[in-house]
Amino acid sequence: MPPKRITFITGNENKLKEVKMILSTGPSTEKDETPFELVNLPLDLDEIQEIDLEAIAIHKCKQAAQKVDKGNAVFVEDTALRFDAFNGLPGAYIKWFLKSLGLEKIVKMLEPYENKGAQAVTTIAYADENGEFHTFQGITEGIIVDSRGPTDFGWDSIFQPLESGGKTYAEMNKTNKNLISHRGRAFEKFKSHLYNN
Ligand SMILES: O=P(O)(O)OP(=O)(O)OP(=O)(O)OC[C@H]1O[C@@H](n2cnc3c(O)ncnc32)[C@H](O)[C@@H]1O
Ligand SMILES: [Mg+2]
Repeated sequence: MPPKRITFITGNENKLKEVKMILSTGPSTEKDETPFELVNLPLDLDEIQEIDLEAIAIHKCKQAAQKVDKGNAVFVEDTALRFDAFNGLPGAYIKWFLKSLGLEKIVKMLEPYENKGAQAVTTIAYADENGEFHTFQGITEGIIVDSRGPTDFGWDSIFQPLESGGKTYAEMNKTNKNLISHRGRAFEKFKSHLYNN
């Protein structure tokens, strides 16, 4: 049987690179060949105004399902950065904060607060070949720090995970980032689902 085709809709090349790398191997418990072929459609889908990250991802995935032929599996992911001091904001709005303010001002926003805690969250929404929706989420706890390391991917250089031995995401190599990242964790769950269904 030919491998199942799964379409990932994202307009973000850095994200795509990480996802390809993560999905190129089986879940940690298995060593099989990947039983699916990953296809990318680089579209920018609408993201609704919501605090509920699953609702945003599902809404995105419903549009995604309309971009592929019926009977084809498709998924999207949405990544949020939640500040403890702001009760979870910017959350899914981090993209617009980044665009308008840039890294330095985002770090400055937290200056008055002692609590620099933040959560990176990836929420995957998957529409399977029967049109059923599934969600998978991965969370990594960390702190917001002054920018260190390359600044080519989003807020990687200002997020220091608690488990990285003091490195920001940007200072880690991709293999190590994926092992503990919000995205790595979400896709580990997604992979288990794909391998078991
Ligand atoms: O087409 P989509 O997949 O939506 O791609 P996007 O770039 O719009 O991505 P999001 O809507 O998920 O917005 C997340 C924002 O956070 C950034 N981002 C996502 N994952 C990241 C990661 O692992 N490290 C640093 N920044 C990240 C990304 O560049 C965006 O500015
Ligand atoms: Mg987006």
